[in-house]
Amino acid sequence: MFDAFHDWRLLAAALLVVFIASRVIKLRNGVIAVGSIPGLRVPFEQLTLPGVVLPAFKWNPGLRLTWDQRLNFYRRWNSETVSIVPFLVGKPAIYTSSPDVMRQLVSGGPNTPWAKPDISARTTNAWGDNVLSSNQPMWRTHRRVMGPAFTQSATYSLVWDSAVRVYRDMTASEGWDARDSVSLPVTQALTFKFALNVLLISGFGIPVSWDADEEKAAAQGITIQRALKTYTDNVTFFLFAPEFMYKLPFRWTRYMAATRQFLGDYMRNQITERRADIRGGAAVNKDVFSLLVAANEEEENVQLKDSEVMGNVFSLLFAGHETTANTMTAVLGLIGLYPQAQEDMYEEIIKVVGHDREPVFEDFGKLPKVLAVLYESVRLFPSGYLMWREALEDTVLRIPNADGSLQDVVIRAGTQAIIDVIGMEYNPKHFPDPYKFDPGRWQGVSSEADAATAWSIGPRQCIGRKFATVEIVCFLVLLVRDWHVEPVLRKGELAEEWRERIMIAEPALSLGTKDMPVLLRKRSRGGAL
Ligand code: HEM
Repeated sequence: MFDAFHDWRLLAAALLVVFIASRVIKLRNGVIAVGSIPGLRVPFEQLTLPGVVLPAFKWNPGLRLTWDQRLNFYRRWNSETVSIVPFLVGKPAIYTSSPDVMRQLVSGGPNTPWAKPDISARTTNAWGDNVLSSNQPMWRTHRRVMGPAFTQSATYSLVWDSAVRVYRDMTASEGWDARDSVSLPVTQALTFKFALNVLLISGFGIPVSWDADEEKAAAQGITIQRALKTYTDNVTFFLFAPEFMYKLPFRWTRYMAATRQFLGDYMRNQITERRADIRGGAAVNKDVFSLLVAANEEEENVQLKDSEVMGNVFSLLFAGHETTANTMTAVLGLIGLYPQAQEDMYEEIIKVVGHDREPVFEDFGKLPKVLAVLYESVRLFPSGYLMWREALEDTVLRIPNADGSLQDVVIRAGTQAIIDVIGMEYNPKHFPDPYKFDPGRWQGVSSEADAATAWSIGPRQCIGRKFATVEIVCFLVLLVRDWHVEPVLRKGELAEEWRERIMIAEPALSLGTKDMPVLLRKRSRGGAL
């Protein structure tokens, strides 16, 4: 006869059987969804809350997977495209390091079955729908209205001039001009501020200064420079925090709420003012924000709402600040490690710009060695390290096999596709000896070539690619002309050991490295130290 205890045990056993059966079915359906592409079978997919929050171990690949496994993940299955199928939490996903598969996923035509998933869109449209988060057909409108700001050479001339201005402001404020060496214990502190200031001047049309007195600003209440700095310093909070957190009675959360309110009011007023100026016949400023408002005024089909204009302006901060700053940091680390590449850049800079004059935008196209160093650094540290898509319907992907033949694979609706940019940039088929820092591989590659896949390709490729390239090239011209960059090594440490210790990727919203200590040593006129 069954007593209550036995009943309970029976029920628990039955529930366990149902649970296990449901997980087996989930796994089986997942394998079918990814077209039986081989790969990992794990409890959580890496882009789920437990996948991100729990420590990485054999069964939880975690966010670091694509960096830690960059040299052997795809080799294990002898394919450029593999799958990760979770049996507890998350959707089945394919991961690809193949530029050919990427091309199919990001082609972005009006009938594309591949869309940015809701979750990735929701996180970036806190201010309003925008080019970064939207899908067809609205994406096309955003991109069309954003277009003029990113196709005019006047924009890039302004980016270049802003970079010169910020650099001069920085060296004067930091007292570099009177010093023979400058130690940067955390290079990121400099690059993040530099990239933010250039973006505020040429992207937002907001004049900012390097030594804006934080304390004085605090006494004045919130200023736009301070609010935008608070925003970029706490971007993860602003993107992910649920509404109730802004209402918590803590000083910090109250400050976050006040900053958000300030930024919203400021931007709405700016849109109204800039629109009134344009309607009144005033000349349009050349910053991206003003050009965006002007293009929206001229839009004949679907005009963007004010919230969408605001969403697009903020998408520049989200997509353009950390990515650029992390890339600048990686470049400094790499040229510190590889002095020959730095000397080649120096010689080119002196040949083109010389010692005495200020570099001008016309110099940009004459510096292939500087550009090559930048491209090689973005390859080794692609700050936009994942591109995320989801199949809206059952669809066929054409996947290259190891022997070069092609295989058509049916991918089911709801399956995720992750373009693993790190995997692609370390793919030996496309970049032989991928771990090697070799700017020579970019010799003769133009600043807009598709070969630089770290910016994506096709109609949905990074709209800010030239913005970042112009800014970083200008920064390098100014810095390397005056200073020799060196890694700060521990006693007895070799350069390669420094690379292993410091140049480890830190994947977050974008891909950074560990806090990077470098030393700048002033060059004499002839370039000698
Ligand atoms: C080194 C710096 C940068 C890198 C490596 C980078 C990389 C990328 C990548 C890979 C994408 C494609 C994302 C996807 O399709 O899922 C992208 C898109 C985008 N980037 Fe960048 N980016 C950089 C700098 C910038 C800058 C400076 C801006 C703005 C000033 C910017 C604005 C955007 C925008 C708005 C998009 C969305 C474009 C669209 O979907 O049509 N990026 N970026």
